[in-house]
Amino acid sequence: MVKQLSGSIREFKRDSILSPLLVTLEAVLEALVPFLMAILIDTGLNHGDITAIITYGLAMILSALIALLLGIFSGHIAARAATGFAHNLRQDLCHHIQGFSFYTINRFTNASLITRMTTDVTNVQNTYMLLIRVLVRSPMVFLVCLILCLNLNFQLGALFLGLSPFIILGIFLIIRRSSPLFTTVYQKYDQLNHLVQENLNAIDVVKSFAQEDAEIHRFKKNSREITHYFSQAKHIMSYNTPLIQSLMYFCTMAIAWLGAHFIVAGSLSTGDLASLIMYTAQMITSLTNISSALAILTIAGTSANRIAEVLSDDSQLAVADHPAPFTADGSIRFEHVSFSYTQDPERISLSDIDFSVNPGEAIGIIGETGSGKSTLVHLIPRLYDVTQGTLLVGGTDVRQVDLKALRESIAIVLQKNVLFSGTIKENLLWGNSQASDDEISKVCDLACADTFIEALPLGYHTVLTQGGTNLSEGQRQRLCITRAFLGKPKILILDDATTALDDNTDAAIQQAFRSYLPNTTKFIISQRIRSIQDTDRILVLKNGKMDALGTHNELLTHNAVYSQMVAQQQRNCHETS
Ligand SMILES: Nc1ncnc2c1ncn2[C@@H]1O[C@H](COP(=O)(O)OP(=O)(O)OP(=O)(O)O)[C@@H](O)[C@H]1O
Repeated sequence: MVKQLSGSIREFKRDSILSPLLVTLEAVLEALVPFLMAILIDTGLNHGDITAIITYGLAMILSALIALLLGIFSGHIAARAATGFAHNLRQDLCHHIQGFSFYTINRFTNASLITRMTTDVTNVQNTYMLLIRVLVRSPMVFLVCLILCLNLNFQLGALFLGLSPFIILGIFLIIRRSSPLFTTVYQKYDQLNHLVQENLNAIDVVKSFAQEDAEIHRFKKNSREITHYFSQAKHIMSYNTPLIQSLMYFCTMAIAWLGAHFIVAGSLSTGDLASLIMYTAQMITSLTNISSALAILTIAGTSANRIAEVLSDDSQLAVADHPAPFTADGSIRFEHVSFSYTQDPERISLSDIDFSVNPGEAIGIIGETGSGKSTLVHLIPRLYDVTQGTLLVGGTDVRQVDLKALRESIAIVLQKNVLFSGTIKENLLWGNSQASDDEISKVCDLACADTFIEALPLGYHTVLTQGGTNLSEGQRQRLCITRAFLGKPKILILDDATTALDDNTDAAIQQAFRSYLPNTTKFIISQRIRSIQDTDRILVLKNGKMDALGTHNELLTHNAVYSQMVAQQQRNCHETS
């Protein structure tokens, strides 16, 4: 865990070293004050030596002042190191998550990844500051005071040494019992975030099914669980204070009682006793700080583990060290490809898919829901890797080619389209950042998007809300198709991408594919026979297997699944007309 996280310190290494060094110096100077005070009392006050009083008094003030300045300076540096470290950590997480396969993202869940990048990083940031300051300063103060105590009076100093193992054991037990509870708390936070996300994204569905009360109940239940586990953990942690306080009372009483005996016996001066009492107070304050810091460290330890879990996950898509030369000619070959989302051999989503696609060919894909249509096309840009067999693009195994180059040659339009906050134009430029206004306008015309964009008061400069929710589903689909067209990809995948369009618009867009992108290989998934019947060949999938591959006419004559679908859609058409 430490190794994973420390990699993100980078340019803040210097600050991370300098701050504890300054803090150490501060601790030494602070511990020097009681030492000087003992000399001031014994040589100055007890003997009426004004010079000694002034000299040691000034030395005490100077030590305290320098310690104060060092404290301010080291605090400033520690804050810079902690915020910089958190900044790098967020960037590293973001970079690492971008490389995750869909499978890994599903495993972690979106909500959990968001919590890890926000709450967990903030916890680690705050604790890092604590670590390079309080957890350096307090043990240092304790150590220096202990050495000086032992030096002043060995028996009284040894009292602290004897008590230390009990304190360490107490703190250890508290941390061991509370740590698993904090892990549960963070899992519950993930669930809560997931719930909130789900609810906000589908607020219309929640309202239309009148499920507000049920959802509020789910939220309250989750929230109560967080409170329950958090209070349990905090309850255990609260034993920290009585543990340290009882030590404080015990030590103060012991020092006062033993100190008085030693003074009477003449083995301790009044100055030394005053210093011992000050050292005791400093050591106890240090212990209190250490135990509070350890409590925070326990919470942050859980966060740090969760971050390290993401950073150390190497189940990313394997990228070839020396990518093979890649010719994006649009040819594709599925060679006995099988795929499963899980390790379970019983749950295979695609089985023995074996066919080739020529450059520029248009392939329609049809099949019942769950037959594996989307899964099949998701393998082409390597959103997932094949479980068995080989998928070749441009004659090369997709796992051997440069992932960026592969994905740049492919455009994919999904049924549920995603647009980002920004203007319409900015969203379209995702397809081709170099596209001119004329080009954008021409392609919008082809994708039947121009009319509605130009009707908007701000036209192409209309600002879209997150996800493009201020547009209709059909308008979003047209924008996403335009975005894909603009890039003139070598391979275009339309996964049920025209479901929200009427038949005429759908037909116009199909025609545009042929005229604007004649050399692009196209995969068109659709449940509407009309959307795919003019493609060069149609693939019929059934339960993850290839049922048939042929032209519309061939399948109509020879394939039962296809001919039944055609008959069914014709019947539906007659009934509605
Ligand atoms: N992320 C996932 N994790 C696990 N299983 C999945 C996942 N996505 C799909 N599946 C399963 O894989 C199989 C094929 O799903 P896929 O989405 O490819 O079907 P489809 O033919 O595109 O369906 P539809 O027409 O409804 O979109 C289904 O059994 C589905 O339950």
